[in-house]
Amino acid sequence: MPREDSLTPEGITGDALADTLASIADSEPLVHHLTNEVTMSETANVTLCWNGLPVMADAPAEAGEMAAGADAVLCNTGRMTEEDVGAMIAAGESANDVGAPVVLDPVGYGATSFRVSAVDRILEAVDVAVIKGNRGEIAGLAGEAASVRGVESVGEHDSIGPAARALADETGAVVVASGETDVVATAERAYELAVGDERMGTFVGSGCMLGSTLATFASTLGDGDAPPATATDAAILAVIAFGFAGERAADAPGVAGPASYRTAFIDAVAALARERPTLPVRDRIRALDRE
Ligand SMILES: Nc1ncnc2c1ncn2[C@@H]1O[C@H](COP(=O)(O)OP(=O)(O)O)[C@@H](O)[C@H]1O
Ligand SMILES: Cc1ncsc1CCOP(=O)(O)O
Repeated sequence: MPREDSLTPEGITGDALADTLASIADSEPLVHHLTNEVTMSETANVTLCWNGLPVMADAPAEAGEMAAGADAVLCNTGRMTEEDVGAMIAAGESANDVGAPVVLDPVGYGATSFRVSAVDRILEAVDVAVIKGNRGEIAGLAGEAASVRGVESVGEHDSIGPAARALADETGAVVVASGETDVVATAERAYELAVGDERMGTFVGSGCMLGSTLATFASTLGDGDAPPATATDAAILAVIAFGFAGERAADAPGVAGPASYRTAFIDAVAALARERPTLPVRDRIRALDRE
């Protein structure tokens, strides 16, 4: 795997990851989810296993009020109604008012015109810190031809680095495009992270759990001098920690297929959050060439 250490952000170290896990454990951030019911249990559990405190409150009557007391808000568009779009905007605006980061997971962006309009309206109303999608969703949001089938990414997406940077430039958010390797981009720079295991793609919910993980890690921003220093660092550390959990689960005894792998994956998240090992994070990241 190619490495360009000099281009790796300074804040991306094994110690920074261990310190970030410690900050999460200390603060037990309240992570408010407006998300789909297909994977709600997985997202609640992965948040708890990172030592966050999940809450799911999407009723329009309470979404904004809950967000005002949250440390991060996640808006996942996997299964929403028009009413849910209003609740996501209310929660996002409330989070913006109190300075809590908002993570947007535009599940299925490009599959239907309703999803496109809903995500576009959320992005117009809310200042989003991180946008996370699979490669098809991110390419679609960046204005390329829609390349999703339902909620799945289809196609090659060879130019995902430039597309992610363009989307970051347009929105001001850090952009995460998931896949066999993950890309984290700002307007200036895109990084490819080679971490994870192919079994992460064999069960429903790993993408949504990555959104919860990004929100949990982003909640620690601004905790004094402790890492992560920036939303980009928080996103990179979150993606790498998530991928390391995927690798650890692949080595777990008794994994016989997708269901036991999913269980082993959640156990691996809890083990990493408890043990906080110093992991070789810099070995997994390379800066992508500007194209
Ligand atoms: N073949 C793979 N190798 C390594 N990691 C993978 C692979 N497929 C998916 N992942 C990981 O699974 C998570 C979900 O990614 P993805 O499958 O792209 O999302 P979605 O479920 O939203 O389509 C990401 O952390 C990604 O890195
Ligand atoms: C299948 C499905 N349909 C609407 S939401 C959803 C879950 C998507 O989960 P993930 O993208 O995390 O696999």
